[in-house]
Amino acid sequence: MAIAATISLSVSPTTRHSAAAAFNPFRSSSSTTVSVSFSPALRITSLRSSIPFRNPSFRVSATSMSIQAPQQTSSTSFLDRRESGVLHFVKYHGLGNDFILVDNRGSTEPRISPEQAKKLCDRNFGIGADGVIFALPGTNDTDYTMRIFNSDGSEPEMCGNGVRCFARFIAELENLHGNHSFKVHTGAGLIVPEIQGDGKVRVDMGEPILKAADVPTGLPANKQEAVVKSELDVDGVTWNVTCVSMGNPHCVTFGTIENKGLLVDELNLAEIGPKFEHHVMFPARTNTEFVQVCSPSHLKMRVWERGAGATLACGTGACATVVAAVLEGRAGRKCTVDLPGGPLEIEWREENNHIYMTGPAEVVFYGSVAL
Ligand SMILES: N[C@@H](CCC[C@H](N)C(=O)O)C(=O)O
Repeated sequence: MAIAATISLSVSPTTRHSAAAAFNPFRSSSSTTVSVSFSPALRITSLRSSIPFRNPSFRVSATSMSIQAPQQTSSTSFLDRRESGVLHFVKYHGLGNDFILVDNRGSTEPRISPEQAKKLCDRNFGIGADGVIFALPGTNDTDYTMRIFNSDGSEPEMCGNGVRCFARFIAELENLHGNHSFKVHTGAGLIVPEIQGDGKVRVDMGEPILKAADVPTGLPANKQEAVVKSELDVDGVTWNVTCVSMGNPHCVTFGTIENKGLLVDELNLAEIGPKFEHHVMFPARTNTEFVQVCSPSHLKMRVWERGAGATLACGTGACATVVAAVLEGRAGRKCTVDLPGGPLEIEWREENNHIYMTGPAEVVFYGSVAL
């Protein structure tokens, strides 16, 4: 059960602005209140730090904040609200890879533009997220369509952590409890997430794409049609890379030609990541996974995501990593992949060539923005 609270805020010098005004990244508003719902995991006291009052024209006195007339509501009734000009959302995360989830079942076009998504994802001037995910009507015999905008406004084909959050979001919208699976249409084709009894989500991520031109990469294929442990020059340093698409492109590296193995905690991701992302050999840009082998069933990885930068986890990246580790003979088909935000269980099944990913998806908070 979530708690809804109406709050009013005093601001100086003398004007009274609303939380909605401060919270609206698109335009100002003259209304005086905003409703905020909190997941059970968050306490009311976290309110002060959860609203991004960074606009220097607002001087918010935290001590003047008061909570009025708290009332009980359910997350379902919160999400059912349909005021025009207001976007209700739920923020979710999968191992710290965080997303703004939007109920878009009423339309086949996303309710906000890529530019608006970019603003909402801003961690200082917006809600803060790695992407915005839309739950749209299904197509081609599927239950739903998932679309996503990265935090830079670009649209990727797929998102592994996102599709786990998507499944939990759908269960919440449809008031479903217990085990459920959904057929989800994505830019990577059919993806099937299944909510398990323990609340984790196991996803049939389909088959990896290895053909160089389809990843896509300009690196020449060296193992049938695939690019496996090939040399890639990045700013004068030669890295060994394996290229895998999970619908979206990934470049997986276990290190340079010189080193014996990466120590991923020592990498300067912010410096090296963008050089891979925009490398001329990746015409659609790329996500890059830097991987340390702890054992044949335990990998540790850090990721630089296309369109989002360093994130705490990447589901498609963890899948691509296991595929690359198998192709390079470094690991078996069933691995735990440790990411900065926590572990994912990945299996690349020999019988059907499908990859299965299991991990958590959690609500962070509920909120509304004026559009
Ligand atoms: N974090 C995601 C991947 C999101 C898309 C990616 N940034 C891209 O542009 O391909 C995941 O969990 O898979």
